[in-house]
Amino acid sequence: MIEIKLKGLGKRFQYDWIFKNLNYNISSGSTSAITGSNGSGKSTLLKCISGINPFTEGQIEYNLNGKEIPASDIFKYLVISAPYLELPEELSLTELLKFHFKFKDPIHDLDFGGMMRKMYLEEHRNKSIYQFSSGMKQRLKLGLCLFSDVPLVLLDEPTSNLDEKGSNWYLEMIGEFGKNKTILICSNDSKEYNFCKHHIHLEDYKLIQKL
Ligand SMILES: Nc1ncnc2c1ncn2[C@@H]1O[C@H](COP(=O)(O)OP(=O)(O)OP(=O)(O)O)[C@@H](O)[C@H]1O
Repeated sequence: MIEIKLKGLGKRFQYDWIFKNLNYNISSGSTSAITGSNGSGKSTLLKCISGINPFTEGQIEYNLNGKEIPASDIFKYLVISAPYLELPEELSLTELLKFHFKFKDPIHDLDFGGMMRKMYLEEHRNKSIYQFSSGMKQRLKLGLCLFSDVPLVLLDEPTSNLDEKGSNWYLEMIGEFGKNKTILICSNDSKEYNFCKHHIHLEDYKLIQKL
C-alpha cells in the first residue's frame, strides 16, 4: 500500500499561492478527504499528488510497502477520476474496458462482463461513450478506477452527475472495492467522504500575503 508524505508543499499560479507550507502524511491504506470552498485548491492539490501538475515548492514522497517510488513512476500505481479528465468517447464500452485494462491490471475475479454488471451498464456494451449520459459516464469513470488493481485511488467530485441511486452505488462500490487502498477524495459534499478517516482542509494552508 502507498504512503504519501507532503513536505512543505506549495503551489503558485502566477502571483497567487493556492496553498503553501502543506505538511501532511497520508498513511498507507487510509481514506482522506481534501476539503475546502470552491477555488480553494482541492483539484490543484490532487493534480500535484497525481503528477499531472507540477508543484512550486516542497516535496512529495511516495512509499510503496516501505520502498520509495520515484515521482516519475507514480502514474503506474494510481487511478484518477475527475470531471476535467475526459474519456476517449469514440470507443465503445467494450473497447474502452479492453483499452484501459491494457495499462492496469483488473482486480482479481472480475471480468469485463462482471464489471459492466457492477456499473449497471451491461446493456450498453456496444454503445460509443459519446452516446452515454453524464451519469453513465461518471459510473464508468468510477468503475475504471475501482476495478483497477492499484494501491492509490484519487477521486475528484466522485458523485458529480450521479442521481441518488448512483450516489448510493458509489458508496457501495467504495465499500466493496476500496479496501486495502490509499484513497483521496476531493469534495464539498460530506456524503461523498463521510467514511474518510482523515481530512486535509485546504483553508488551513492559505497564504495571507501575495507576492
Ligand atoms: N491552470 C491554472 N492557471 C491559473 N490558475 C489556476 C489554474 N488552475 C487552477 N487555478 C486557480 O487555482 C485555484 C484553485 O482551483 P481548484 O480548481 O484547485 O479549486 P477547487 O478547490 O478544486 O475548486 P472547486 O470546488 O470549485 O472544484 C483557483 O483560483 C483557480 O482559478
